[in-house]
Amino acid sequence: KGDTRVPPGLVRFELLHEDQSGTKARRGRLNTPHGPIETPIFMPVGTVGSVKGVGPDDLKTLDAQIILGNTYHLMLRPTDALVGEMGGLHRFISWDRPMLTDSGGFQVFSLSEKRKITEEGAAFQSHLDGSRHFLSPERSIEIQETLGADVIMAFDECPPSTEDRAYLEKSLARTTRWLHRCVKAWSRERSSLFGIVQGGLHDDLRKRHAEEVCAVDLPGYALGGYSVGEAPEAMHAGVAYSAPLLPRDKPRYLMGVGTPLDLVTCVEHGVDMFDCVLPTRCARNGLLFTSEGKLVIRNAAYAKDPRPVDPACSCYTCRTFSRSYLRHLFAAGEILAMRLNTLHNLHYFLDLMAQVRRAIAEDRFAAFARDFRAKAVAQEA
Ligand SMILES: CNc1nc2cc3nc[nH]c(=O)c3cc2[nH]1
Ligand SMILES: [Zn+2]
Repeated sequence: KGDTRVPPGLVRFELLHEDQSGTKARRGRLNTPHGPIETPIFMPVGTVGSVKGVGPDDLKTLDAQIILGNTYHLMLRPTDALVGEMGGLHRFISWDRPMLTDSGGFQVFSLSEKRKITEEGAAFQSHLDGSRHFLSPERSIEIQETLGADVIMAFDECPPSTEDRAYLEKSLARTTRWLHRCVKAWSRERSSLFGIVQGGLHDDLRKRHAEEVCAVDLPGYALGGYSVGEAPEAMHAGVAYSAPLLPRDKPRYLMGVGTPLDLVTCVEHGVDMFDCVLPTRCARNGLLFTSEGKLVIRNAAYAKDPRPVDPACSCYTCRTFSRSYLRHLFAAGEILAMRLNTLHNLHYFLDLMAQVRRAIAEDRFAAFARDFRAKAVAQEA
C-alpha cells in the first residue's frame, strides 16, 4: 500500500479504480496534511468560514471531508491578516479536516462593484462597504497561503458567458500568464496549487487552454467557466469534452457545480471534485432534495403531514421531525428551520456521492447513472 503521508502542505492523488461499466468515472483518494479525501467528492461551501447554519461537529456527523472558503469574502471580512493572526483558517473556524479556497477572481466579477481588470489584476470596490481593494495573482496566493487551505486555486478570469470569442481568447492568454505568476508566488510550503482551465463552451479554446494550463506540473486541475448561466446540456457536453483533457492521474475539480443530476453526469465524464451552494442555499429557502424529487416545505400540503421529509433518508432531521413541524418552523422564521433543512440537504448531497463512490468501486456506475437520470427526468416531468 502506497505511503499515504505527504510532505507538509502538498496533496497527492491516488487513482484507485476506473469504472469498468463503460464510463470515465473513477474512484480516487486525495491525501492531504489534514487527512484523506475519497473521490468523487462533494465539498460544502463555507464562504466566510462557516457552512451557513451548521457547525463543524454537524459536518463531521455528516462525514463532510473537505469544505470551501472564499478569498474574496475573507479578505474583506474579517481580513486575511486577522485570520492569519488567529492561527489560520483551520484553527479560526475549528475545522481540522481539509479545506480549499477559491482565488477570488470569480467572486470579484460576480459580487463586487466598479471592478476594473488589467494585466496586473483586478481593482474593485467591496460589496459590503464600497472600500477599494485589489487582487492580483501574487496577492491572491499570498492571501490563500495566509488562510492556510490545503488546496488553493490559481487566480483566473472567469469571462462573462456573454463575452464574444475574441474577448475569450484574450482572457485565456492572460489567465495563463496569471497562472505562471501564481506558480512563482506560491511558496509550496503548506498549500497545493490547482490550475484552472477556461474556454467557455468552445471545444477548441478548451483544448488550447487545457494544454497551456496542464503544461504546468501541478497537484490538481480545475475546470472553470461553467455553471455561469449556460444550459445544463451545454455544460454537460462541455465537461464531457474538457474533463478528459486533464491529466488522468491528477484530481479534476469542476467549480461551482451543481445539481444532483449535474454531479452524477459529470462524474460519468471523469470529474472527481465538486462544490456548490445549492444544498445549503436551497435549505435556507425551504427547498429540500429527496429521493422522490424536490420538496417545497412551506407548501400547505405538508401542514399536517406526519412523515419525514424523505422516508428513505437516515439524517437527524428525517429521523426526528415531521414535515408538518418543519413547515411550521419555516413559516415562523425559526432559526432551527435553517439548521434542520441544511442538515438534511447536505446529507442528501454527501450520501449521493457515497452511493456514487460505491457504484464506481463495484463497476456498476453506468447503470447507476442511467437509473438516476431516468428518475430525475420522471420527477421533473
Ligand atoms: C456557481 N458557479 C460557479 N462558481 C465558480 C467559481 C469559479 N472560481 C474560479 N474560476 C471559475 O471559472 C469559477 C467558475 C464558477 N462557476
Ligand atoms: Zn433527511
